[in-house]
Amino acid sequence: MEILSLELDLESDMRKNIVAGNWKMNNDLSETETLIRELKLQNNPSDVEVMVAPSFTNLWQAFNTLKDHPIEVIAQNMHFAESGAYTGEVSAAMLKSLGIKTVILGHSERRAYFNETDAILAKKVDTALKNELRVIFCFGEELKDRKADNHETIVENQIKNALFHLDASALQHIVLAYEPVWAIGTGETASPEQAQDMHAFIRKTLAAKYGNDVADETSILYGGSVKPNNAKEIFSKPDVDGGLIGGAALNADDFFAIANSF
Ligand SMILES: O=C(CO)COP(=O)(O)O
Repeated sequence: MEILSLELDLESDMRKNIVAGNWKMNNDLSETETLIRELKLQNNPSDVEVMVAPSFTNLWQAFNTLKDHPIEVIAQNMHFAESGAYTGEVSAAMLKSLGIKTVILGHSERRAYFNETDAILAKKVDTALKNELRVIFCFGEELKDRKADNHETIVENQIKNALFHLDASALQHIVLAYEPVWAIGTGETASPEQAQDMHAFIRKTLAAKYGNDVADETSILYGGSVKPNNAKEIFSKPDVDGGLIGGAALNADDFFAIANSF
């Protein structure tokens, strides 16, 4: 794939603490409004970027309701094409026109249930960046890969195949999210040590291609059964810069307990 080099009109995304709630296919409009009302009652931590990703149908309402609030509303997915005959899909330009600035790509549920391959994800990443959207790029191994002690190779390939055609300036607009598939929605988390080991490996993989400075400036989130009772220990690890939260993000108290766990 051609190297993607972009002089983006985006704020450079230096490494920071991030907690993002991925609401997946949960909550209708009134449930979304209720959850947002509850989120607005919480104390927003000053040193953490807090984000929520509602479904497409609730995005506009969520965006407007949180317009003057520090919680950023982000999208769960988008198509790689700029526009056209793709029934049921949503484009980067459509997200941008709402004011959305960040999109999640490569979630394991998209890979598993919607056949999103590394090649498709590389195209989605390019389209997102060309449209000046920041990307939270998800990847992670399955249980069989970890049992076979193959998890580092799988993760390295997922990153290389979808991201390594980017130059360093484009990579600055990517947040990485390591989500081991076996820990998503299962109640089973990677231990803080397993998370740290993988995050250090990811940073080393980035450093080998882009140098230490770029690797050190990249935010790497952990996702997979993060809850109020385990977030502090996971976030205390030096290479873990926050979390992508599923189930616990659907409850305002739990979500903010996690966001306040640094
Ligand atoms: O997939 C996830 C976030 O994107 C994690 O989900 P859970 O927190 O429900 O395990």
